[in-house]
Amino acid sequence: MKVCKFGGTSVASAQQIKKVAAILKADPSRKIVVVSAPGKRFDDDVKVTDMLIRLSQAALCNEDVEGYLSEVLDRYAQIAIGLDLGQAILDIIELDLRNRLESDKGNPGLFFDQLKASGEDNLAKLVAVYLTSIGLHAEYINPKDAGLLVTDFSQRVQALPESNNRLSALKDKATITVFPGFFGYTSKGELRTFERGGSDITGSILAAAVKAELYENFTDVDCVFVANPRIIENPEEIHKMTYREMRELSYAGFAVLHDEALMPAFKESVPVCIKNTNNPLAPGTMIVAEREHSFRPVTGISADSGFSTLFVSKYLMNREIGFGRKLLEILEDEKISFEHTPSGIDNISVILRSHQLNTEIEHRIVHRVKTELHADEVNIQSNFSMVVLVGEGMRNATGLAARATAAISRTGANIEMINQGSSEVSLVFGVLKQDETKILKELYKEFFSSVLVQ
Ligand SMILES: Nc1ncnc2c1ncn2[C@@H]1O[C@H](COP(=O)(O)OP(=O)(O)O)[C@@H](O)[C@H]1O
Ligand SMILES: N[C@@H](CC(=O)OP(=O)(O)O)C(=O)O
Repeated sequence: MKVCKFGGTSVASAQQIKKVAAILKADPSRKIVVVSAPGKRFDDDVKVTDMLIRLSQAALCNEDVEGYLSEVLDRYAQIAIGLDLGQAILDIIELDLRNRLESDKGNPGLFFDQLKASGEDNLAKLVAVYLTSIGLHAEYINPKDAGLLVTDFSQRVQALPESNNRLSALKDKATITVFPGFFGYTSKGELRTFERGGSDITGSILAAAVKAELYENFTDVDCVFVANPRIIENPEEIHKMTYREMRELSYAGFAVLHDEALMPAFKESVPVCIKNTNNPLAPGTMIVAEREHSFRPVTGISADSGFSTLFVSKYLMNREIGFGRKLLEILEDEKISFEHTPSGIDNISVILRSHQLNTEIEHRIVHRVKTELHADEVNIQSNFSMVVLVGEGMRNATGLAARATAAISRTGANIEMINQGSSEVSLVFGVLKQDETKILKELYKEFFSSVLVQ
């Protein structure tokens, strides 16, 4: 049995959903289908999830919601008309959205999540109706009924291990299961969404639970490329890579798969294949536990912005017992996670995702580090990017860091931070955001050969 996830671009219109149906018809082992909410049909289009976010914000501010609501309903209506579906499914969707809008706003987080999740939930219902209308035996299933349990509000949303047993029952169904991505329910029965892009996670959870032979993740590119195709023209294709490589690459900018989507599949040794809904016969990229050695040490290069650095220096920091713990405790008090901690004998930098900070939090952190840890210098700088070289073969390659730093120096950019994880599967460079693209291009030139644009 295969679990297939179709991303927002794959279900953005009636025409795309017809391609999904053809893909399912072509292989009867595709028995579990996870769908996202309708995504972008063209570059400037708006994803339904973003429309729903606007709608819920307006509702929470007690503004008039009718305009925002009809924008969402219109997307579904266009799809239903294009698939020759009657009015009944549109009535179901409208009633569902109005019920969500009328639900209690006393817990704004829950209200917000309930509206956001309706994008996938209502599309799953519509897709099941469509598949049935063309003669496939398909059934919509709600994550609550299926038993997709997730952590509670105080924590980051993750599937609970007990979900596995309940979800495994899906493998016994004779029909095609159409399952909405992006959300689950707490043990108290409250809906919670994963992070943006989280339908990938749902697909992986289901693939692990039913011990699928394959988790196919359908998107709008033929495969994973060695670098972002929006920056490098015709980048080289990756045919096979390891879970570890994909995890490192999706951590920093490979938007093609959510970085949390690998662990469930990895734990159950379910291989993952990235495929194109618009070209399903292309073999795609296989993500597996091991791959044969390639002559090339670097498998891919990714880059992502939105990082800040907390820099702390104090004379004799290296001799002070507990300094690092106390520093990280201050961040913990602010509920901030950190990414990297490169350090010297008298200084340490803590690299953070900037979205966790604001001026007030920054002031509090700087003040506490100065007064409680008696640091000589403390500052927080934003606008950093991480450029990451990833490859299983890097472990055995000599001179690789020298090649990378030489390439970066050719761009005239300064390297603010270097970090090589102890697994040696990745090499991370902290750089200024303004230098990110030129560095990515120069590293691509150094480690891969192709024609460059821009
Ligand atoms: N290295 C890469 N290889 C392939 N695609 C990439 C890469 N880096 C970024 N992308 C982008 O990821 C996009 C697919 O991810 P996403 O937009 O989340 O798709 P979906 O709507 O199917 O979930 C591609 O259109 C591509 O622009
Ligand atoms: N619809 C959600 C979840 C998701 O996974 O979407 P996509 O498959 O389009 O990345 C989002 O926009 O974040």
